[in-house]
Amino acid sequence: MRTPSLYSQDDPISAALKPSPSETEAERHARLVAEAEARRVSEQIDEDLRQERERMKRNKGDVKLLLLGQAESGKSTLQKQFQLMYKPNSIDQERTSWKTVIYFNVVHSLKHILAILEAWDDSLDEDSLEESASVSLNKSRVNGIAQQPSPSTSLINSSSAGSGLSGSPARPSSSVGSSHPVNASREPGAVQIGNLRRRLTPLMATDTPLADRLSGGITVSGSGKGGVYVRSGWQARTIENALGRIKPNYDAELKKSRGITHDSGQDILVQDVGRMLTAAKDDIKELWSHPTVEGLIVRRKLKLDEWSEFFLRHISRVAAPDYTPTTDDILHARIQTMGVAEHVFDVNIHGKSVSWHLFDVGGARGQRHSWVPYFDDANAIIFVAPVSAFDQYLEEDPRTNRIDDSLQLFTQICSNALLKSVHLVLFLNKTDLLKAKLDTGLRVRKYITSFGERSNDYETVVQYFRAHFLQVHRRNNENRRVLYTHFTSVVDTKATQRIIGNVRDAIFRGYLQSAALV
Ligand SMILES: Nc1nc2c(ncn2[C@@H]2O[C@H](COP(=O)(O)OP(=O)(O)OP(=O)(O)O)[C@@H](O)[C@H]2O)c(=O)[nH]1
Ligand SMILES: [Mg+2]
Repeated sequence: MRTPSLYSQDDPISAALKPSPSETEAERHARLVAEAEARRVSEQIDEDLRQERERMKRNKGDVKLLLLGQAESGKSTLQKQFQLMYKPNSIDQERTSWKTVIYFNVVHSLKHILAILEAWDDSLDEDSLEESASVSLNKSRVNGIAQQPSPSTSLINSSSAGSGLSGSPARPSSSVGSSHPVNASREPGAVQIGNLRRRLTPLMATDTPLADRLSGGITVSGSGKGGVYVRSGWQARTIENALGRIKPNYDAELKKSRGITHDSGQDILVQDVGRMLTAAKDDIKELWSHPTVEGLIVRRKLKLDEWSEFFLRHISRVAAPDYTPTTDDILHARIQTMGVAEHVFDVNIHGKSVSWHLFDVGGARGQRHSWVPYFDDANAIIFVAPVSAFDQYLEEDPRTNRIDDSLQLFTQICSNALLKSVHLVLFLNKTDLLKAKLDTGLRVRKYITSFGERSNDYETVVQYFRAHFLQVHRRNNENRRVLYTHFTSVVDTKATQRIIGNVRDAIFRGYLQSAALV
């Protein structure tokens, strides 16, 4: 018996596939159509595989850059600067979504101020508050001031990975509602604040729908100050949400109640909040400049974040009926990153275009586990450490000083075996806020006792912090890689873009060497 050949007319498979001799014209037509479709699908699969191979080949040459650092360090703000530099049009497309974030930042800040005032309501010593406010009104306000520290207790003993600043004192438990005489709740100031609170109540009620709009209804436990976490691509989802395409929400219900059946493309929630802000503009200004509020800030009983202060200072503009966020507003807007958001830019250098994948991670402790899968093939890391945070403590763990946390995190990054050959860049960030704090007379040694009797001027302080980061790097540097450091304020576009240019060139030199192209 002959072995059937693949090409043989006697091959049983070919025989089985042969059209039947009794095939009708209609059957023949159907068969040809089916065969053409099968061919098309097969060719499509081949093409997809070819493109995937191409993409993998291309991606092999891409630069992968991770932005790492604790929450609020400035990673997403730095990412926005990359976006402004390499994809400026995309910021314009996102402008509307940022309006929702900024409105949320304003409403949330006001809610925080009113909550602190309420806690103090029964225990205000109005006279002393007004007195302390009046002597300090000329001073610039300090952002994010923490409570005064209790007598020094070291948070990190000097043996812990060699990273800690010995003697960063723990934050004392909140003194809000503590033992002040009950004598002022019926004072004129308290009555004024009571009236403001009443008038601002409807605006305060928009805090939750705005948060839902941004997060898509997802809440993350331990979100501290009640901020909102967003995932990659939130901008597009915010708009989808607004149009009621994702799930029934504030707008859908409002549209129904107003008898609107068509999709107007307008975000009713944001329009409503905008109208309420316009109506409440004078009340917000009055609250923001109220002596009691001023006094609480000066006495460090009211802690405001930098973005709260920025938007309240610009409230006339933000609450205007035709408000559109400026690029500076977008750089100051605050929203917490959840997981890892990838941004791709085509970076042109020496006539060669290379794709850069920027990975912007969530920096809160509960988010850090999601970083590791990205370590494997990272080319470079920018570690962002906010040096203005010497008087601040982690939201996630109020006993940990934020500079100590940054140093611990940096120790982990420097000693991680997967990262031993990455190009390492350190941004000592928020230098503008550090200067402002030092200018108001805030003393570093109150919070970091190891700072000792050194001079409290900006240069001494930043060099002191830099030395600690360099020490961590030296102690965890088996591969003798270089650490590039920059003092930054990533809300400053001109300065940051110049630094990004330097970082890009340095990374690219390493990239060319490792790709053996030079
Ligand atoms: N004044 C000033 N503000 C800054 C600077 N860097 C960041 N900010 C502000 O600090 C806030 C937090 O910055 P983000 O970039 O959101 O912080 P992040 O590191 O991405 O935080 P997570 O996403 O929670 O990890 C934003 O309101 C920024 O505008 C800076 O250098 N100076
Ligand atoms: Mg972020």
